[in-house]
Order: sequence, then C-alpha cells, then structure tokens
Amino acid sequence: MNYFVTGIDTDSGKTLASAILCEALKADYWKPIQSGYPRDSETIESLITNRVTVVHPETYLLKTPASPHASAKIDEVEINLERFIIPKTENRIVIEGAGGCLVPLNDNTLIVDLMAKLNSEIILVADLYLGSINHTLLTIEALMKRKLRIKGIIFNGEENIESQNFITHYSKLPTLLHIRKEKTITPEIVKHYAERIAPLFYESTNAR
Ligand SMILES: Nc1ncnc2c1ncn2[C@@H]1O[C@H](COP(=O)(O)OP(=O)(O)OP(=O)(O)O)[C@@H](O)[C@H]1O
Ligand SMILES: C[C@H](N)[C@H](N)CCCCCC(=O)O
Ligand SMILES: [Mg+2]
Repeated sequence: MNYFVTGIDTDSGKTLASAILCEALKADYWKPIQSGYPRDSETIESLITNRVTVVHPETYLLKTPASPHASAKIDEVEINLERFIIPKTENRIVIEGAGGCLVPLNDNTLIVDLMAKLNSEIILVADLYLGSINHTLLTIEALMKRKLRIKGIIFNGEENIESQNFITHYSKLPTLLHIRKEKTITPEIVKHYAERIAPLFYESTNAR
C-alpha cells in the first residue's frame, strides 16, 4: 500500500509528516510535482536516517513557488495527468502532494485527480491554526466525495483539544499522530515521531 500525503493547505507540514512516515516505514518518497526551491525531496533526504528509503525524482520540477498550474505556465510546460507513473520499486512509497487537495495542475485537473489515479491511501496533515476546523472538514468532504480512502489525520502544531476532538468526532477518522510545534526540525525529532507512529502501520508492514 502506498500513501498519499495531502494537507489542509500549503505549509501545513506535509514534508515533515512525509519524512516521519518514510522513517517509520522505511518507505520510499516521491514528490510528483515540485514548484519552487528548495525541493521537498532534498528536505526529506536531510531529515531521514534510515538507509532503505529511496527518493524518486519529481515528474515535474517547476521553477516558481506558485500553484502548479501557474508555475507550469511560466516554465511553458503543461502538466499532463497521463505522465504520472508510480516509480518502480518493491518498497512502499510515501507520495507528497503540492498544497491542498483542490490545487490545480492545469485548467481541468486538480491534485485530487492525481490522488485518485495513484490509488493510494490518503494521510491528511492538519495544522491547528484558528480556522483549521473548517479547512480540515472541507478537505475531508472533498476526499470523501471522490470516494478516496483516508487512513487518518496527522495533527501539526500547538495542541488545540477542542479542534482536534471536534474534527475526529465529526469525521470519525483516527488521529495517527500529533506533531508538536518544535523549535527546530532535526533528524532526531523525525526519528522520535517515527517511533510513535510506526506501530499503527505494523499490520500492513507484516502483510507486505
Ligand atoms: N511542528 C512543526 N514545528 C516546527 N516547524 C514546523 C512544524 N511543522 C512544519 N514546520 C515548518 O513549517 C514549514 C512548512 O512545513 P512543510 O514544508 O512541511 O509544509 P508543506 O505542507 O510540505 O508545504 P508545501 O505545500 O510547500 O509542500 C517548514 O519550514 C517546516 O520545517
Ligand atoms: C509553492 C508552495 N510551497 C506549494 N508547493 C504550492 C502551493 C499551491 C497553493 C495554491 C493555492 O491553493 O492557492
Ligand atoms: Mg512540502
């Protein structure tokens, strides 16, 4: 089973959560569309310490830090859903989206269409700012409307019990992890959270 990491917005902590998942599962990593630098793939390489994870090349590496559809226009390329082929590997892959799930890739295609094509289980990263209940529930509705399988939520940031409780109660989705606001993000921090989340995947690890 591959996992597609999406977020309730850009900068929600998808790359950090992906690093934790790669470390926990010793899974490969793939960022199909990167718009702007630094590349999330490089961040992942700097945060993981296991020797198994392979970081696969981006399908589209766009120069401008903007919505992929706009960034592609600047580079004079058109993003084509047909071109996204899951990298060949025996390992599981953690796939990271770009921005939130309704971010456009071209005039007619959204990130969520890529999720559907890649047939992976979705992991939703929800940071806990004021306004995030609404953004999280809207994201879950958009995923459910398309009948995508959601494994659960990774909360990120300062604890907000009322928000977390309402989101999990209303969506009936499990919490996979809560990443606290950290002073710095280091490989040790990633390892710490990887140890916490790994047991939730033991069953699927053994099934592999
Ligand atoms: N819990 C946290 N504690 C401290 N810093 C954090 C935390 N979560 C994320 N950050 C920082 O916030 C920034 C945005 O996080 P991240 O790059 O993971 O977001 P993203 O969802 O992957 O964004 P994008 O849409 O660009 O891929 C990064 O600099 C990251 O190190
Ligand atoms: C450049 C940024 N860090 C992300 N990779 C792309 C974010 C796209 C957001 C588009 C939007 O929702 O308005
Ligand atoms: Mg990222």
